[in-house]
Amino acid sequence: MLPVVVVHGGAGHIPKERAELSTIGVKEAARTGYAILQKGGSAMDAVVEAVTSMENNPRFNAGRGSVLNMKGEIEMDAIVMDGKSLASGAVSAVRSVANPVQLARLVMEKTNHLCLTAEGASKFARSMGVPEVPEESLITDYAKMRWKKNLDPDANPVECQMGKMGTVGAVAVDIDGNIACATSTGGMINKMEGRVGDTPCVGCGGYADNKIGAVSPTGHGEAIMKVTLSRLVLFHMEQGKTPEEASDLALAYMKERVEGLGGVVVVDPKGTWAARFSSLQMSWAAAQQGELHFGLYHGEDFVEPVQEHT
Ligand SMILES: NC(=O)C[C@H](N)C(=O)O
Repeated sequence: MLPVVVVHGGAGHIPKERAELSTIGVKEAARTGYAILQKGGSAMDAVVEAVTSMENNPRFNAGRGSVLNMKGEIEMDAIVMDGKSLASGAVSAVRSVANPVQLARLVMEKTNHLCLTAEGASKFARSMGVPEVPEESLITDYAKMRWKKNLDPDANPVECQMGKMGTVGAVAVDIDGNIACATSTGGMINKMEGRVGDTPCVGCGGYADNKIGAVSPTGHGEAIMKVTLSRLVLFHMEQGKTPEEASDLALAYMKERVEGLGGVVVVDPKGTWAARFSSLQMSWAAAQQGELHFGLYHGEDFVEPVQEHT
């Protein structure tokens, strides 16, 4: 059953013209992570590289392609967590970094802290030699168009928020049984400047523990934080539920209790995995035992060989 990697490209409603590209992106990310695991690489390397590939893909709301805040600027959040030691690292409200997930990993490895924010995170990035990129290089025409549309007095921000998400995330178990997770996002469209979502918060935007499993979520950040969604999924697994049952219970609770929609990718130490969501869609892909599973709508589970590149 090991190794395994499962990725998501965001829960919500993905416009038709972007759906196929989103599926291509998650498949590519799962293949990237799986290639590392097959060579004996660590779960941490696999999730960071899988998320990096989606941050570099402008189709997703992370890295290049991130949504814009009220001022039309980019502020990104990311987290990584290592299930062996429970070490984790995160960044919030970072602007001029192409790959926030890699900066989050540096916070985990090179500091005594769990999360650095805004200017402090940028200073740390500079001190680590992480190249600064112009903010404009991360802003796509699509993100600008959506930002403008939301400034319109007739815009329905709630519908738009729940409409097109696209946060990215990954969970993996390597051949040594180590487990990791990573999540990265531009956050919610037209959010207030300085808004920090669920993604960089441990237990909300991700959790990994070799003894239980790992989770990377997507969805309405404020709702995810209210129910500490990632830890809630793992709590149900600790009580004996399968990753799928635990995900469905936690997502149903978030929906009932705080009217929040979202999705999760989950693994347990044996390599059992799940990709579940309460939103209309979530693009996801999972690689295990030479097979690539993927889907977008409820009930979908397409399978093709991992090797076959499309
Ligand atoms: N698209 C998302 O999943 C948004 C993210 N959870 C946030 O609230 O920042």
